[in-house]
Amino acid sequence: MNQRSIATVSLSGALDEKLRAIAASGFDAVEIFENDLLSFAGSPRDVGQMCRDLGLAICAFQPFRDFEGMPEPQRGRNFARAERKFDLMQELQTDLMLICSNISQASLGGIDRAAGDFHELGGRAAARGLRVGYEALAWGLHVNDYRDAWEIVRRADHKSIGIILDSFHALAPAFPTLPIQSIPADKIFLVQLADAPKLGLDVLSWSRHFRCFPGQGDLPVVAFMEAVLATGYSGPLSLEIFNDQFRAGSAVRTATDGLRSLILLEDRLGRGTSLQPKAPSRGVGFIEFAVSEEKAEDLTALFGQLGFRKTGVHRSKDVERWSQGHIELVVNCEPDGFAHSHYVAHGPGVCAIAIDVDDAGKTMARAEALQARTFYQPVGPGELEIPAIRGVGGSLLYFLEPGGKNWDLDFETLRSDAADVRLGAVDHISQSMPYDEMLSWLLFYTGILDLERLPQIEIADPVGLVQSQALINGSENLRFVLNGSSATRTLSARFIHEFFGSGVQHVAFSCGDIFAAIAAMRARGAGFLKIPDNYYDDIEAKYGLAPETMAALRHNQILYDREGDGEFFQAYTHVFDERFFFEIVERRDYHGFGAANAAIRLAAQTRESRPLTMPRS
Ligand SMILES: O=C(O)c1ccc(O)c(O)c1
Ligand SMILES: [Mg+2]
Repeated sequence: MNQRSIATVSLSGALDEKLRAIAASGFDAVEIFENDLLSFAGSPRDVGQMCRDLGLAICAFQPFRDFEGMPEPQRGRNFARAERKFDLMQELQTDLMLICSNISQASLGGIDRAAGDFHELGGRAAARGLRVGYEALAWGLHVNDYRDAWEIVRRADHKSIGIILDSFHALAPAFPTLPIQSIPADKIFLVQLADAPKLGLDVLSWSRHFRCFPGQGDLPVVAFMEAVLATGYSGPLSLEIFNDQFRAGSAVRTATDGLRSLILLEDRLGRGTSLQPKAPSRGVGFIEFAVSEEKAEDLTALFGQLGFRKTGVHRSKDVERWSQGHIELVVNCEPDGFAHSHYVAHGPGVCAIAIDVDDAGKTMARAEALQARTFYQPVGPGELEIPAIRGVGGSLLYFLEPGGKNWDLDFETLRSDAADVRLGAVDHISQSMPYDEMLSWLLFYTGILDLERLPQIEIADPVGLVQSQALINGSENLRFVLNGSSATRTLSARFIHEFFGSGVQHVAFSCGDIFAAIAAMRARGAGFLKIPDNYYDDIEAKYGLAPETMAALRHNQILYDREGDGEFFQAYTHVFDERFFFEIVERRDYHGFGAANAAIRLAAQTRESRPLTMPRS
């Protein structure tokens, strides 16, 4: 197995904090980024010792810049500068220096000139038992392609000179990866890994701000790795991520995500031995709300208006079950236990989501191997223990087997009159989180469950942008939407502030006839978010819907979207207790989420929300 490594530039914090986070997450090695060392108040010897104490090998010291192809006198100075860095590397006790291709305007081209410089440097490195790896930066002045770097290394013809391959520099410019296979493994000194979203930026800005872990972006990192492994390379795989959110976020979270992404990559390459395959998911088993007794009354009144019926009371706890169609909602008012802690920390809200999966045991084993935090709660006599892990905002994700939960075990079933069932299933669950956590939860969900991501979109809240990332399983019965905003006053950001952390901001229920469903809900006293006339005038102009349909949309405050021949209808409840809300949707051969309507909805909710301005004294 290749050593698992990460470059210190990938994480936030001071060098010692980075190293502790890297070791704690289970990496074998690090690349010490020079700036992290220069800004650290400890000697290279101390840093080397710290790494050894933490059980981390130092697989490279980097980067050494603008070395090859310089005219004199810079050329001579560069060799002297390299010797100084060799001293430093010996104090650190690492044997590999990374040199990235020259970007200096003063540098001279010529493949043999560069090869000659490396041959000479190889001699100096060998004299000290050190090695030098050459990496083509995608924006290098004369060398920006790994194939040219390899030709220089080949011509340098020195055992202490090899190539360093970085997936970003090969994949961002869309260079073919097949030629990697013809590089001898012993000439590949290091492999650096990074993914990135497709953005259409210049490659330098793209690389310095938007790299992400393999699996979080759009580059074919797996194909790159297949070519690398075909050579027989068995050295370290080192994550090297320049990312603005990672620089700002938690070092421990980023390091854990990094390791998780490496495990997932090894698994995709057929080299992971420990991971259980993903168990197919089958939808949402139940959603549990943690509330106080008082709020429970308001919440269940709203459930009643939406057509839910109380179908069970817990045999020993202050917990109720509310159902409609295939939707199960649990209202937990227990004065202790997990739900209560969640209520104390966040106020009323969703404290747990149960996912139906084909095999709960395998899903748990996979989650544990990916370092998810497992959760066990003492169960009462006769109660079923449901395996769970910690999800967004400290909430729980339960995994339920086919057949779902045996409600009769811990709930006394209530029978009631014939129901007016309008809602069928949970359509999607939307969770708000700080913007810099979005990539982390993306990897969490797509790594553990069989969820795929849709392209990330941007939604205009009246006071800032919100990023929205939808995740969906193959049978389209499990959908999550992750929302993050770095603007401070958006509804998404206010939710996080007022909810004291990330969490479920809304749940959407699907139905077969939204007009009948909304009419029935209104008849029971439900109110819906008021949508402006301007919106309907635009829909009328855009789609030429029948006048009766237009009238019914306007009358019921239903939003409309179209995707090819598919149609989408959606309506929103008012916000419950300034926290979360419900959406009613009807899909007709439609697979999106009504992105075109999101800004209309956010503006309407902002109008209905408590003003942000400070009261006048
Ligand atoms: O952005 C850079 O300068 C830089 C430095 C070293 C690397 O290995 C790299 O991939 C990029
Ligand atoms: Mg690199």
